[in-house]
Amino acid sequence: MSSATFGSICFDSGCLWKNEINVSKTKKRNGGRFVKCLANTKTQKAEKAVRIGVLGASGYTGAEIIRLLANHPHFGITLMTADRKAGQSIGAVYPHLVTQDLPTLVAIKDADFSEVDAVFCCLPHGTTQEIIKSLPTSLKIVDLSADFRLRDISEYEEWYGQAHRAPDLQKEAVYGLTEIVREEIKNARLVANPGCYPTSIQLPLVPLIKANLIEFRNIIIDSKSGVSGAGRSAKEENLYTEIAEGIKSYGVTRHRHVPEIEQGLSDAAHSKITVSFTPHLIPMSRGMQSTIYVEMAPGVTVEDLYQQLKTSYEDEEFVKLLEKRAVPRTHDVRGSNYCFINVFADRIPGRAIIISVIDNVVKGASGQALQNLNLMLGFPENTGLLYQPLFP
Ligand SMILES: NC(=O)C1=CN([C@@H]2O[C@H](COP(=O)(O)OP(=O)(O)OC[C@H]3O[C@@H](n4cnc5c(N)ncnc54)[C@H](OP(=O)(O)O)[C@@H]3O)[C@@H](O)[C@H]2O)C=CC1
Ligand SMILES: CC(=O)N[C@@H](CCC(=O)OP(=O)(O)O)C(=O)O
Repeated sequence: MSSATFGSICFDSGCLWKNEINVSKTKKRNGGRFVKCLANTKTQKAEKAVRIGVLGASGYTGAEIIRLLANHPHFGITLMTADRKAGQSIGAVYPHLVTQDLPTLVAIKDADFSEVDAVFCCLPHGTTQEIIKSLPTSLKIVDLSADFRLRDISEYEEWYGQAHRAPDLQKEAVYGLTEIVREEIKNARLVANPGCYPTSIQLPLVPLIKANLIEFRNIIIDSKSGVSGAGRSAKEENLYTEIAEGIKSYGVTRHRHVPEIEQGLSDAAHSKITVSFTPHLIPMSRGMQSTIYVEMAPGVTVEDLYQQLKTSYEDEEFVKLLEKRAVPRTHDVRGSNYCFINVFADRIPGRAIIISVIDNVVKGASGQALQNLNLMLGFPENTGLLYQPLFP
């Protein structure tokens, strides 16, 4: 049975899971939902035991955290921040969330962290290092931005065009690709949640690289994303007229996710891997597909790749290898925390084609973030995440 100590409170996963933790008074904070505060007096149900702050709650990933937490038995939101939308209610910003009883959005400078145990940081990269640096060190943090993903800060500076503003915190940050580094995440205080493209790419490739089943050269990745991947703020290139009825490549030869993808694959290989990666924007609101072309190692067959992925992921809740020949579709993971994968023999001998799909806002962002915070606080990692995909 795992446990996590949080301030003076011990969250024992088995205990909380069975709703047997000691709980005393119930309070309503900031006009928000009811949050039960822990004390060592009597045993009651432990609903909403952990107080959550969502920084950037008016953005797409923040809104998705709020949607997911509505069904979380232990996490209750006590703080939500925004920038331009500070002062508004969540129902005004997102009518689909109007039925939730939540605090008003406040500017970060006005945020009171004394009522918060853990935060999801859903802010733009480039702004996040300074903000996280200023937060109380008692907080558990899952950062959805790219600001703490690259271990090498000179690489961050090269690809993000600005100096790293929290190098000491970078050393502490754990890269949160849950299925691959689960044990490290359990003990982390600050988790750098992976990018959506890197999630869809590393999940299928890491087990194959670790098992030396594919060549480390000539990996070609073609990825496609729904427009929500670009966030909610208005941008001319993301207008309906620019996106509808077409497809466009962007970041060609130099997308900022390249070093993140190469970092993860190189770790798996214990040697430097470089990849060709081209992302595309397609006219759908959410969803992501990565189609990956690889050379198999000498003597390796597609059946070997299939069996390796099957073994690696057979006990995983959220990563699913499909039946042979079934083609993964974004439709089938929409709104869920699943990653669906399959592998196919190319017509060219020795080559294989891997297809992986996720919902960019869920497994590619807020769902994986919640999976990580569950682990960091000693809860079963699927808590609040058992949403079935939305189809059609
Ligand atoms: N969308 C996706 O699929 C994915 C996104 N990510 C990453 O997650 C993070 C959030 O993304 P997303 O939700 O899409 O972004 P959005 O643009 O939709 O939201 C950004 C949020 O940050 C707030 N904000 C913007 N600038 C500042 C600032 N200077 N100070 C404080 N708050 C600020 C905004 O407030 P307001 O609206 O009030 O201006 C809003 O709440 C980003 O780093 C993104 O790259 C990661 C994986 C996938
Ligand atoms: C469609 C679109 O614009 N997608 C974003 C990636 C979203 C994501 O995962 O990004 P972060 O690294 O910012 O967290 C992009 O290409 O920059």
